[in-house]
Amino acid sequence: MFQSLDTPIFWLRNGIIEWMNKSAKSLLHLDTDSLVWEDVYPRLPAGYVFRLHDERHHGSNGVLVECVPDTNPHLLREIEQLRSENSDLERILEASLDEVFVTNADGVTVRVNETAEQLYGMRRSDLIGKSVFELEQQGVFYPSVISIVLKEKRRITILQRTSSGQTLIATANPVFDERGNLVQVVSNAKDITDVRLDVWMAEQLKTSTSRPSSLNPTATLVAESDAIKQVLELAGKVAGTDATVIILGETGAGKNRLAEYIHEHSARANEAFVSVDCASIPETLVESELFGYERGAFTGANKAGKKGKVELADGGTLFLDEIGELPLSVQGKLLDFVQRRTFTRVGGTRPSTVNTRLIAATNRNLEDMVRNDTFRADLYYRLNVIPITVPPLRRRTADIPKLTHGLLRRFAVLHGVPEVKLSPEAEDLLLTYDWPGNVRELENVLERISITSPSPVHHRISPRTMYAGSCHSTVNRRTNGCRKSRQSLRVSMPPHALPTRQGLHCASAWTNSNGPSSPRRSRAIARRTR
Ligand SMILES: Nc1ncnc2c1ncn2[C@@H]1O[C@H](COP(=O)(O)OP(=O)(O)OP(=O)(O)O)[C@@H](O)[C@H]1O
Repeated sequence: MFQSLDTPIFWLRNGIIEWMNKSAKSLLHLDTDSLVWEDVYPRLPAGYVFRLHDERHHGSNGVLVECVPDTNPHLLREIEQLRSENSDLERILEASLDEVFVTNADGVTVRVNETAEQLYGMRRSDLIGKSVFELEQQGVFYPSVISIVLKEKRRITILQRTSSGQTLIATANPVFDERGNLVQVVSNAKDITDVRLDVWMAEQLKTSTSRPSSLNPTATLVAESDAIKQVLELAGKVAGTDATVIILGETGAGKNRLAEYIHEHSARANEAFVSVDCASIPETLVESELFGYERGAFTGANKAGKKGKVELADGGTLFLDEIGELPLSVQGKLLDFVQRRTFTRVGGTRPSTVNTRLIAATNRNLEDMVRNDTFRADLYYRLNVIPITVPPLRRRTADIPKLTHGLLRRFAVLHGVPEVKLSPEAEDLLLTYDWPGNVRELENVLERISITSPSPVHHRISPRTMYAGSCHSTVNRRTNGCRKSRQSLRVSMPPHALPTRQGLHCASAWTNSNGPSSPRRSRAIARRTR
């Protein structure tokens, strides 16, 4: 009779289990009767208790033992509490205006909230059970932050697009078990379609609960103006993450310097900062410069092969300057690298993976380039995770006095000349000029003055000096900014850019000294600056 019962029971006499039914054997993982009670006792699974009944069986006394789920009030309370916490959690997830999306280690969707249903225009039942790779392929969202996290096994933040054209900022976190195996990925996305990203970033900074930065954001850069202070504050925050950053801004505004700043203030500061000027490498060499080559890959190649910049930046930061100049043919290869941090050397067959943080910069409008099919949209979205715009110098004139004094001191030491002191008029001129070549142009002007000034005190600056300082001094030919100075010079001195207060005086001085007042003169300048 007892054998057919579903309740696990056994008969215990004198400390020995004389028989047990099938349910008890299966619950206790035993396949024999006649066992010592002490050996069986520890096998009882959690959540069960023994219920003992004194009985007489075949004329002898013993104990009939039932294994029953524990209904003690304490345990019941705990189960109840867990249930209620679970439903609280459920309610919080459902009430969240941000999308919550959870997959298992294979990228199969196991849980989504209502916002996810709305964002992707799909019912929960249609999302659950589908893999993110499949959903990405169908264009439900693109690119999939979860598929990147599954490969890279680290927290990633990217911009995603949905099939209905919304833009989401999505962060996904890998979840590991106690043995370090990835078991789940939890992602959270926010719809920022109608939000200006820079404004959103500023908001994030205000409300951020992340640990306050111990950095002194003004330690290595002049940052007197509110505009540049805000930029450095944002840079200080993103320095603490591995997120890809794209730095936008006019030529000479300080994009390179900001990239170095982010690296210097990141956990990778003691590793390499490898900078690549995408504009200066011939198209045919870009790929081997970036990814390296195996020995004998092509004629003229180093016999032993060569590491590319991405490999040199392993553990550190790779800075891709002038990314907008990268040929389309290389953009596709870079996309692979940006997505998975894997690359294959030219002439090689085995892909390698590196741990490199990526920062890119450009003074081009990449969105326009995407529209004109000169920049790949998928690469653009992968790079455009944290855009930071460096404001032009004319929008942060509060920086000019400190920059000027620092530079005049630096050039005096560099060239072994007395430090030039500017006249008040000259200082005013620096403040009112519109600096199309930005800080680099200011550097060029001040270096020129430092070297050529006949007297170190109360030096006056004429627009001609500024023009000459922008490009034609021998000093500038030696600086790495020479190419860039020439570019900026073409727009550097239109008469309307002259300062208002000294406009008349300067404009006439300019004309008298054969300034760019006539079309012929303008053409002459254009020829000289090419
Ligand atoms: N805030 C600053 N304080 C001090 N120096 C600065 C600052 N910003 C820029 N500079 C200096 O100005 C020069 C030009 O800066 P940088 O090369 O970073 O500009 P860029 O925007 O990258 O130019 P490009 O677009 O032409 O590559 C550098 O010598 C840099 O050190």
